[in-house]
Amino acid sequence: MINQDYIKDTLSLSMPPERFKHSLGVAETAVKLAHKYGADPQKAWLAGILHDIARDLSDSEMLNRAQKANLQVSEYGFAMPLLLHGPVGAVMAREQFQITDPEIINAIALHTVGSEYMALLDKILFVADKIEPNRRFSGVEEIRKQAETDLDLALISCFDEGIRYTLKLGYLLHPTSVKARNAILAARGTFRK
Ligand SMILES: Nc1ncnc2c1ncn2[C@@H]1O[C@H](COP(=O)(O)OP(=O)(O)O)[C@@H](O)[C@H]1O
Repeated sequence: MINQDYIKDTLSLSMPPERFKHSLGVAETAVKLAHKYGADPQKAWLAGILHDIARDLSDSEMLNRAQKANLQVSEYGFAMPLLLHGPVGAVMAREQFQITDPEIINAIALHTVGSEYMALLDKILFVADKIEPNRRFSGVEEIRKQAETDLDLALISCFDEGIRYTLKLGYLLHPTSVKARNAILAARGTFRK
């Protein structure tokens, strides 16, 4: 039996306060989305509270852990180790809290750049990460509204936001986010949001 209080208390001591607050917001938002779209609320909470467990590792620690866990690190991961905090976080959730459920593990692993193949919990965590109550960016209210009725539309908007943000800062763009966005549009049978 997974002890949610134990996980919460442990993370509250090991994460920077703002990160912990964000994680709680993501967990609560993911639970609401799980109820709305028919996912398991307990899995949604666990994915939400744990998704950023590796977010504050240094670049060298991130790469070390990825290599120790035999994760495949692409050229993008080497160039921007922060992008590995999803897959490395999934490994840490397994090692530190014995989370073995593949739905939770995959959702944590995919929450930064997404995937062309996203299951319901993957989508819920991705959207919850962007719209939880502590998030403030222009357009967030619109995405919150979309998430009330159309999870895939909200997901596309989250990719739009992430891609725009990356381009605005002038960083290398991981192509998986673009492929993931295109895959959702294609699954909707359309080529326009
Ligand atoms: N496709 C991408 N290419 C490059 N950087 C990206 C891409 N998607 C997300 N990022 C960047 O990765 C960082 C972490 O993203 P994310 O996990 O969504 O944020 P947070 O940890 O704040 O929840 C952000 O700075 C974001 O801009």
